[in-house]
Amino acid sequence: MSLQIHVHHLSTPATTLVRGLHLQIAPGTVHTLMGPSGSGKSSLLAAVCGTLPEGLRFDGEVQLEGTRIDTLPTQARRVGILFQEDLLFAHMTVGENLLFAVPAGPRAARDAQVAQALADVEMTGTTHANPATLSGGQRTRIALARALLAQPHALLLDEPFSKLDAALKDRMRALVFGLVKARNIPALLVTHDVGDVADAAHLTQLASS
Ligand SMILES: Nc1ncnc2c1ncn2[C@@H]1O[C@H](COP(=O)(O)OP(=O)(O)OP(=O)(O)O)[C@@H](O)[C@H]1O
Repeated sequence: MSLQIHVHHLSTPATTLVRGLHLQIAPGTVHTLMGPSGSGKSSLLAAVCGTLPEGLRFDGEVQLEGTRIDTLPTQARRVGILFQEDLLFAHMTVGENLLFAVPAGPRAARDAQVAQALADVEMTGTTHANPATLSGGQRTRIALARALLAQPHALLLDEPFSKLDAALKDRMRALVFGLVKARNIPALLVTHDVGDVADAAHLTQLASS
């Protein structure tokens, strides 16, 4: 089912960033979000996943699969997020980074989930690698695998491809859009790249605040 975001006001102490925005994102589709720097794109994602910093105020409602989630703690919302920085733990192997995202259970089953997640992002064979030895695109794919291992019911993407070169960006976009479709979850992608918009179901543009 869909992700619905209703923003009455999203504000800093100084100004209203977003007012009167209503998005409905169907499962299996990617909705793109564009807007000038400082217009509130990252803040909107933070409001949806529950990580809004102190000082910002969200007045609105978020529904996932027909249930209101903005009143729930972050971890109960079932919303995954992928940032421009991959935020992998440098002192852990790729496998350990991924295992971290798998809920408790028998180790063999958890290892199998990690192996499947690596296969999904075309990174089989990197379990024992140190993330620091991987390229930017490979690290992005590991971060995507980690986000998906938590079995999110919606995915938020905050410019995750912006540091990648053009060819890699196309490949990553195809991978992410394909996984969103295969998992049949709604996704919201913040981007500055018109190439992302062309492939997405819908576009919303925020105005400068
Ligand atoms: N904790 C905070 N307290 C006060 N103001 C904040 C806080 N966090 C962000 N802001 C302000 O909110 C505005 C929106 O920031 P946000 O990061 O959401 O914009 P953005 O559209 O994602 O920008 P960019 O494209 O540069 O990443 C900015 O003016 C920023 O300075």
